[in-house]
Amino acid sequence: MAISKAFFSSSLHPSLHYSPSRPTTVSLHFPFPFPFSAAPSRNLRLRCDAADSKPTVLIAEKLSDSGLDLLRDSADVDCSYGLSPDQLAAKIASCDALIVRSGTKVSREVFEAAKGRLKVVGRAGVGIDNVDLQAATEFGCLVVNAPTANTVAAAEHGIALLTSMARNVAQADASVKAGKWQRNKYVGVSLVGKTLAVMGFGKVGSEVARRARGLGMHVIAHDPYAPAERARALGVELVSFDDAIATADFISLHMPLTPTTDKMFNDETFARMKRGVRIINVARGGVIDEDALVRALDNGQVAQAALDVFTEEPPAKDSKLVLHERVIVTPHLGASTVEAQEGVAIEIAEAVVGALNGELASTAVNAPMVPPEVLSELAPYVILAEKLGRLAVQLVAGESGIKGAKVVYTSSRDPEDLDTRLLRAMVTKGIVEPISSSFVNIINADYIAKQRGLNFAEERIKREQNGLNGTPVNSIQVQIPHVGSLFASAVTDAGDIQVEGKVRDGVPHLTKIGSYAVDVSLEGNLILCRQVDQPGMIGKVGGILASQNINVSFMSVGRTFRGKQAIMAIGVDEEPNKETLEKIGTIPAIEEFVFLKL
Ligand SMILES: NC(=O)C1=CN([C@@H]2O[C@H](COP(=O)(O)OP(=O)(O)OC[C@H]3O[C@@H](n4cnc5c(N)ncnc54)[C@H](O)[C@@H]3O)[C@@H](O)[C@H]2O)C=CC1
Ligand SMILES: O=C(O)C(=O)COP(=O)(O)O
Repeated sequence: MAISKAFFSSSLHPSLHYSPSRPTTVSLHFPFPFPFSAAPSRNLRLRCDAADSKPTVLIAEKLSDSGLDLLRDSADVDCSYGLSPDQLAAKIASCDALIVRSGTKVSREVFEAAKGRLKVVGRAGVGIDNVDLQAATEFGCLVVNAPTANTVAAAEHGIALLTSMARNVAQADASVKAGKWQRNKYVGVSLVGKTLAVMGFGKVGSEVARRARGLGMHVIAHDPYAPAERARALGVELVSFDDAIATADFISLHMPLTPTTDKMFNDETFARMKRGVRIINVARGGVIDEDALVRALDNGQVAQAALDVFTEEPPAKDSKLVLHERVIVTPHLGASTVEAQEGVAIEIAEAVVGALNGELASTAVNAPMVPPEVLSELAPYVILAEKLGRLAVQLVAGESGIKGAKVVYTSSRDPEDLDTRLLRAMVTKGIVEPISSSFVNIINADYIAKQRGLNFAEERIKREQNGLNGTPVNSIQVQIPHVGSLFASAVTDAGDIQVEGKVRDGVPHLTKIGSYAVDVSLEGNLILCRQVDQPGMIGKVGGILASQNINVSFMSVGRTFRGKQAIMAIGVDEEPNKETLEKIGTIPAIEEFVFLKL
């Protein structure tokens, strides 16, 4: 039988040093640098490791003091408001995090100028249309927002605009201040009994609907993704887009600006509305074709509009829309209440500080969003998933082209009750990072994998297992199909590299390599040997390592049959040098071995 002896060491990609004794491994707080790269020069820990160096957070727009105070506890805070794009680009390379509101464009150029240092962009509000999410993802930068704290403020502003518009409050106020008394000119329309169409029945839309119902309005809503029960609970009827715009007396916009909603209200859709309709927009200016709205106002199709947001902010001083006498405007004030600004400042500061400390924010916009309770129970499995991916890919022979991988989970839960997005993302990161020259983290792992043409498949199998029922996952198996391996024993009869692991007492363990059962905790570095099953092998390998002062942290032997072949898995705290590894290779009974960094 041909004997293959090989070792593999990825010196480019140092391993994560996971310690089960760290409290971070079992709480929501992931072991650093999760979810960021393991490469020390590129991860967040770079800034936080050194006791004397705090991360730098650039605050590009006004943020309430409570948020600033929170940030100052753990970061150097640079409040530089009103930067030009060039000034922002110049500053960003020395910042670890950036916090903005809607007034700052965080473009691709900003991420390029950051030169890999910027790790988090915090949007102190909801809409993230001013952040180039694709660029953020490609550069592995986490984007978090503050999605809940300004909901009520935006809804209240929507209602303020609705009622002010209906009763000509703004125009009448200006007229009285100009010394006039025009009671006949400013006769309004009543709201009670009128139909309001809420377009976008999310957080703000629902709150507007609730308030409008209190004003005696008949409320309908259009939202392709909203659950009918939520609408029913508020006494709101969910209808099609066409029905909504055709039947409403008032239309209030609350959808995000996306490629689908861009200029969704245009000549054609205005023409299908009820003549004399009134429109309120506290969402984003871009959802309306503003020139078309001017035309619809001029020809009477739209009676009035109340706008808080504009395609370009601030709008041009001579904007026909802004100056139109049947239009009332506010300068993007939806979120501007004392309470909401306090709330978003705290919400975003907590998210940014958490991310800088290696926590996965539950308000992440470009990473798998997993509810905190799921995050908490998945924490040790997340580490297992990454390590299995990292281990599997290091077993691939250099010249073999990886086309992708399959992840198989066994769990006592029904497959649909198992949220594996985070685990899948971490397996992907584990596989992609050692074979990519790019900085890889959980944010951009999928993107980089796709760019390299790698496909990832998943299978969830329901299986009861004594002692493990109740835990979210029994085992995770990573298969890399149809590739050559540096360690032939890791290849199954089907020709796939296969590694499997479990979490025991909160610690990730490797439990299977190919078809060999082993049981080693996944920490430090790993030497895998296949040898003829005979006495004295552990002593021989242990002796060589001891002579080089290399501490063995664990050892496990799995064999097929007594006297046949055995797989020995040896955990080592230090990285053995080439000579030590070669010495192990000269032990006659050893048929093949591989050195892996976890
Ligand atoms: N003027 C201001 O100061 C503020 C403006 N906003 C804007 O309001 C928007 C909504 O905020 P939230 O309610 O907190 O967000 P949300 O995410 O809770 O709600 C947005 C809703 O729009 C729906 N939607 C998506 N595409 C749609 C489409 N094509 N047609 C109809 N509905 C669609 C979604 O399913 C979702 O239910 C934000 O995206 C933001 O742009 C939010 C806060 C303050
Ligand atoms: O939260 C949002 O989406 C808003 O539009 C609020 O914007 P602002 O933070 O006030 O610039």
